[in-house]
Amino acid sequence: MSSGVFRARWVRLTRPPVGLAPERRRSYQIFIHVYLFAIATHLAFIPVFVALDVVALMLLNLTCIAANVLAIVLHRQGQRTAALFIKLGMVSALVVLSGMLLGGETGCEYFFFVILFEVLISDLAHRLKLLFGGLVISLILASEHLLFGSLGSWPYSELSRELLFSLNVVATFVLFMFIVLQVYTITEVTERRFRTDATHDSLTGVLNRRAIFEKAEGCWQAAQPFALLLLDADHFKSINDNHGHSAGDEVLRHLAQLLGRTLREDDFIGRVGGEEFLVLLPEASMDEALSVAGRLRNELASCPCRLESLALSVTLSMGLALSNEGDKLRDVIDLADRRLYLAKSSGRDRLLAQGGENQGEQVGEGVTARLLQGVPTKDNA
Ligand SMILES: Nc1nc2c(ncn2[C@@H]2O[C@H](COP(=O)(O)OP(=O)(O)OP(=O)(O)O)[C@@H](O)[C@H]2O)c(=O)[nH]1
Repeated sequence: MSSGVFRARWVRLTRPPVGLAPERRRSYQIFIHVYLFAIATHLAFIPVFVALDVVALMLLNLTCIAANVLAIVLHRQGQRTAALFIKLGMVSALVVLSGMLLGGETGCEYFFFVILFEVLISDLAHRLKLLFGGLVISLILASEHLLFGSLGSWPYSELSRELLFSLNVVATFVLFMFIVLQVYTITEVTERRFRTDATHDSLTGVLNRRAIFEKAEGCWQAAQPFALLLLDADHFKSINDNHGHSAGDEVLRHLAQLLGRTLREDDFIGRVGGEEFLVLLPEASMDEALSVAGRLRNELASCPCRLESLALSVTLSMGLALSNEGDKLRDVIDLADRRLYLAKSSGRDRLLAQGGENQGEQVGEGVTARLLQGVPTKDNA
């Protein structure tokens, strides 16, 4: 099997099934790896049991592999308690039988620690964890005092017993290490994904409304000057109506990508409404903000959103306000919003960076024309 095919299968197996509740995904990913590590360990023990020539252990070891495969299937179907019960039940039986047939001085009891650890990191209900944990501890005690060595004693040389002891110790520690690393890695990845989901818009990938306002609030609190550019796609409803909602979604994604390409690394973009974006330009002067808006218009004019045979052009109306134009952040945002509204009501496809100080203000032709002159377009840039 080529490495590409192997990787694709691995990803498919370890990816949580569609429909699995988000709070179960982390545990699913951890346990899929636990089952796979367990299968690898049982495979590694096949030659050991063959060398020892104990048929019962050989068969039970193979049954454990099958139990882990079954556990994967059950866990994927959401039956995680049954999966864990089968997996841990079989391995406990193997540990106990090994101890009974080979004696307790072979180190097989170390596997009880891994079993207990697996119970504790599972997402079973607390009382089930306590119940399973109690069972494992009882099994450890019963094995040590009653069961181990009851059916036989070590029939080989002392050296081979020490070798098996070392192998069991190494195997349990390696398993333990892999599981802990896996828990840590998957927890990190999951937390990162939750953080991204909580702060980003799922359609366009830019910041969501709350996150972009928090960024603006951060600049405001730090008394860092900034420009706010509020922009809205013109006649967006007609794109949805004429080409379908998914074409509209594609245009929004295209807009977000274009914004990302046009802005500096320190700037922030957020989607604050259906087809409305807020751009935060820290430390930007009026001239710099106008130049950003101009670049954006040029980019948009030269790169329409391409959908199969369609090229969907969209224009933007924009309202620009500087942080020093208000006493409160809310005032600056409202000013940018009023200027956007004026840009819309005065014909769309334009930027307003003046006016709108008074509620209900009408924009005059002169103001719009003057501001558009300030914005470099493809022709005059
Ligand atoms: N495809 C898509 N459409 C959306 C989304 N969010 C909002 N919309 C649509 O965006 C449209 C916005 O319409 P309007 O508020 O009338 O604005 P408009 O057609 O752009 O008109 P003006 O803003 O006045 O130029 C509505 O049809 C919404 O259904 C979205 O996530 N995806």
